Amino acid sequence: MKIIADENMPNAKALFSHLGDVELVNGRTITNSQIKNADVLLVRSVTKVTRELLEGSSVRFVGSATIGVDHIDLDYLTEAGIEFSSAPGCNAEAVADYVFSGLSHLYMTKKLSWLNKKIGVVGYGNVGKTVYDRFTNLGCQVCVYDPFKDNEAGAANFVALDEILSCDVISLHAPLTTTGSFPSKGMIGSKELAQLSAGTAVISAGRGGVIDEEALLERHSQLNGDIHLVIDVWDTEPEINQDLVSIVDIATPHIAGYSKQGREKGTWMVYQALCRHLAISSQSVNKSDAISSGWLSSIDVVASGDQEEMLARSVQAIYDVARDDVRLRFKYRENKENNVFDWLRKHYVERDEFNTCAVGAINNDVSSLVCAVGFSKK
Ligand SMILES: NC(=O)c1ccc[n+]([C@@H]2O[C@H](COP(=O)([O-])OP(=O)(O)OC[C@H]3O[C@@H](n4cnc5c(N)ncnc54)[C@H](O)[C@@H]3O)[C@@H](O)[C@H]2O)c1
Ligand SMILES: O=C(O)[C@H](O)[C@H](O)COP(=O)(O)O
Repeated sequence: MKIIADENMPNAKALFSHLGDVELVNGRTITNSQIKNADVLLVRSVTKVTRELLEGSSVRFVGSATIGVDHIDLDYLTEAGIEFSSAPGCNAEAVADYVFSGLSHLYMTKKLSWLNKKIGVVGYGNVGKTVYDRFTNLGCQVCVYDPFKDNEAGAANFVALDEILSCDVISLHAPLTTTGSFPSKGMIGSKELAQLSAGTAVISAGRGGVIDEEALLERHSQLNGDIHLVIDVWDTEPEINQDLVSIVDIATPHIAGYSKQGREKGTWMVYQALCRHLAISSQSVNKSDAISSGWLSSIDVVASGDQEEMLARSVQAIYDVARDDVRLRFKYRENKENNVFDWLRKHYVERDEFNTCAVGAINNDVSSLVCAVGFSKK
């Protein structure tokens, strides 16, 4: 069996080699002729899996080690009888970590307070719910907009989009969709951005295209820059709007989900799905061997005082999002690589999830707060 896999899929050779010959390729540039004789295609979000790519090939299974599926023509796969599996939720914890690292950065650099403010989450899927639950456990006033879930009465504080736009912090986690009753493409456009007050913080770690970037630049100018922006996903990836980069607090190259464990979980979930498809036992590899533990197994928080600073210091011990922003700006300035965006992603200095680290604390209140942000209990 021939398996073609994106070279950026961690552990692909180790996990899949006992099932067939694994060839690693550049996911951004995969062509129809490269996969013609393949039985299995394993991708990440940068490969457009379309009729054009697959027609005439012998591929019977496509796996995407990602949460998002907007790069996959699901209708074509169904029509062609090709089985598909993604990795729902694999990096939800990683994205939630990114959100809290973004807020920690805003607090430590601008004293932007968020803990006692109104928080709005867009999208209540694996990521949105994880983010929502962390804010709730931190005692924040949080609401969520998800037009496909708001009949889950009692599950969360569902509100209309207008109410989200009045929040102090807005965290976007909708998938990119262009059809259906609530397409998300451009859903945060000039009309919506006009409703944001000065001082709002917006975190965009879902998909580029959900926010209208030109409208965002205009609103930033109308507010004289008094809006705080943490942007991970971009409308025209792998090219990105440098005007937008120049005004945001944090600009990262679509790496919110790039925790070491999140990426490994993605491969692991696709591996299990392929084993099911082939009716082969996945027992030859243990999950604990496929998913790494972290560098810091525990930390002790011995000071409290300012709760937001205490949270920020704990968060930044594991992941300070500013490192990825600095690296992005440096690489674009240096401009030595052909494709800076993909280079940054390929050479990502991986990070661990907060949950790989247990927290000890001077008292239960401190311990509860740090665990609420995603750490494990000691
Ligand atoms: N930046 C990153 O590295 C990164 C990592 C993981 C996921 N993502 C993106 O985040 C998205 C969400 O991830 P998830 O795991 O929660 O997906 P999910 O499929 O579990 O949930 C998506 C949720 O969004 C809701 N939704 C759909 N259209 C909406 C709209 N117009 N307005 C509000 N809500 C809407 C759905 O009802 C669903 O509840 C993914 O589709 C992916 O594109 C980005
Ligand atoms: O949808 C996802 O899971 C994320 O956006 C994913 O982390 C993107 O990473 P990529 O597949 O582009 O490497």
